[in-house]
Amino acid sequence: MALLTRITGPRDLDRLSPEQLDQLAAEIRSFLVDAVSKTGGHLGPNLGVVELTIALHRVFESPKDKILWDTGHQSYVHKLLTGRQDFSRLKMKGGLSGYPARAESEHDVIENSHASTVLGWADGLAKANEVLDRDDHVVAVIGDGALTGGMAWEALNNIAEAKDRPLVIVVNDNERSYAPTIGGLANHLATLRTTDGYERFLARTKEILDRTPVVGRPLYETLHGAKKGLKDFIAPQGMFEDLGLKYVGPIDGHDIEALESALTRAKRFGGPVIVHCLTEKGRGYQPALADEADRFHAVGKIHPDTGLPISTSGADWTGVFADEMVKLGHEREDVVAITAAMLQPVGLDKFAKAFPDRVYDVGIAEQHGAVSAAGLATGGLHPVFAVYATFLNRAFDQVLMDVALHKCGVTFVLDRAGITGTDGASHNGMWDMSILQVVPGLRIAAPRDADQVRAQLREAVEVDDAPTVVRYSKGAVGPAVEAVGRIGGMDVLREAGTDRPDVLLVSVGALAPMCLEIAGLLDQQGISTTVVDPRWVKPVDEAMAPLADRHRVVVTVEDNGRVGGVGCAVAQALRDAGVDVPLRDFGIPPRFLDHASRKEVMAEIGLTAPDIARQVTGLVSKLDGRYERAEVEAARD
Ligand SMILES: Cc1ncc(C[n+]2csc(CCOP(=O)(O)OP(=O)(O)O)c2C)c(N)n1
Ligand SMILES: CC(=O)[C@@H](O)[C@H](O)COP(=O)(O)O
Ligand SMILES: [Mg+2]
Repeated sequence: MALLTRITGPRDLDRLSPEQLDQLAAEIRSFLVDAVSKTGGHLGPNLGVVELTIALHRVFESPKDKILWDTGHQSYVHKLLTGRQDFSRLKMKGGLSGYPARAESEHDVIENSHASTVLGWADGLAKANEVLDRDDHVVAVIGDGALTGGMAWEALNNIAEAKDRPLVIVVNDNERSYAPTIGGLANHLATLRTTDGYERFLARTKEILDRTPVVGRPLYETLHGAKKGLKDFIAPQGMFEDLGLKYVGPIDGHDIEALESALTRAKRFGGPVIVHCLTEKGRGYQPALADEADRFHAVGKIHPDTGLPISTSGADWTGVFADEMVKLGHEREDVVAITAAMLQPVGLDKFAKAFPDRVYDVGIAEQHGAVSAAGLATGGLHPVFAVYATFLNRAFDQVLMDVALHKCGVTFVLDRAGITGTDGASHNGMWDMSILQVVPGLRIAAPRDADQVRAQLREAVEVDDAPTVVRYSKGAVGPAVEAVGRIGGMDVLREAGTDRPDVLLVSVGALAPMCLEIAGLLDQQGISTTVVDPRWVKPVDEAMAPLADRHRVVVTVEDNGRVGGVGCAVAQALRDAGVDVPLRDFGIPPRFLDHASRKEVMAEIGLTAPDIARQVTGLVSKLDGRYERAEVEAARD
């Protein structure tokens, strides 16, 4: 790493020769494979943007110029060139974030990692430059996948309007989201890719003319200057230019010189310009290139030589869903599936294999996915839209106004619900059960184990007159947690063993084992506890209020935001029923949580069995104290 270790900031790149830049690119690739194989992370996307990132940092002056990364999962090279080369704790507590992070560097601007927002950000920053009369540049890098998101097009519509407001949009076209990017836009990019466009014409001309240096170079410069007329003559540029945006490309995204030349021209253009760069996801790393499913989009720890995972975990929540969906598909012809560009991560790849005509990849378009699902349901099918919990946030209005208001039987399967941890604030699924509480008619299932995923998925798809939600965590699914009884629709996981128990512990989803542990700890303090799993947490089961009434305290524990979550819903249901029992709700505080493992985050926010048991013990003791005081006072009177 002779060169890489000497790069302390972008300006160190200025003094490198073309040969050294190529060497640096090779060093970066080898660094990435070595480092990310030890920690896990977004390997494929970063291997693809090595030359592009070098060129961007040579042409633009970050942090004065703002280089913005859509989603931000491809910002590792940017980190390496902006003074962050300790990747030993990537995505771990105290280590580098997996995305740009403002706390890490003045070179980082956006850190939310939900896709397709970068053009909106760029539009705003460019407008601010204009109003404040600054000559800084704004450069937005957006992938072909992120470009399928509607927000990107809303921004382009605005950006195209201001012909003299400088803004450089780099389309990082690697033809893939996870799987190959689909749709009309992807097809259009493919047309542009295969068009022997202006840039390639110039590159080829340069190659030929370079062989005759005396006349060659001046002639090349003249051709270069002819620009627009020549360009249109060689290749009509299609959609982007029709929208009113200057289009430069396609550029070989692994040729630093070509990239710099294109970016320099874009920088000088003085208006909105698109630089279309062709890159290869997983570039230079054979195991990634051989992985047709996702080109090592995001990996766990792997053997660097083979790319094979270091350890294979047992059954996970996604896998359970995946298998049950295939069974359902065989049983019911009306069941169809939707994914927003995440077929394999949400486990719909098996369904797609079995029923290729019954699965729809809508692109990174959660809003459209939800509305399209409403259409499918209205047309007589039962769509199952599998999506990460955090990404459903974007489609809230569509769930409310299109699916729920129209009483459509659509099942939303929310993967990665609850604390996911290592992907940081944006990827925790901690809002779904709060925002969805307000949707009339919608029902939410929070399965506690694999059996319940299977059972509740089946219950969900039986509902054809309202939206249903099945939400579960990331990663390995624990052993089955058996019910010892049933009250209403709720499973009793532990009986208190007395007629007037102290605590009713309401356990939500995957937290069942932890709740049983809490009950055990309370038992050691002489506090009797009933544990119930409501299974369907919205609406609150009718049996909840009478059951709560038989206890002295109600405690709810959920892997979701406390504000507006299941605890709030239960409290409201008790109030409505006139049941006056103290309730304490445990969940995630309304904070953006830094990246760390799930276990570390849970410990930090006090969502652990000992923490909760301690607080409940305190609460019960306080009640005992009050009760004893009341008894003494009553005796005195
Ligand atoms: C709103 C939203 N939906 C889904 C995702 C998950 N996701 C992360 S990266 C990605 C694919 C991005 O493809 P592209 O923009 O082409 O970037 P590449 O990885 O190919 O460089 C997806 C679907 C996300 N981050 N945000
Ligand atoms: C950037 C992004 O949104 C995804 O790539 C995400 O990081 C993947 O998360 P999982 O590893 O949980 O599938
Ligand atoms: Mg892509």
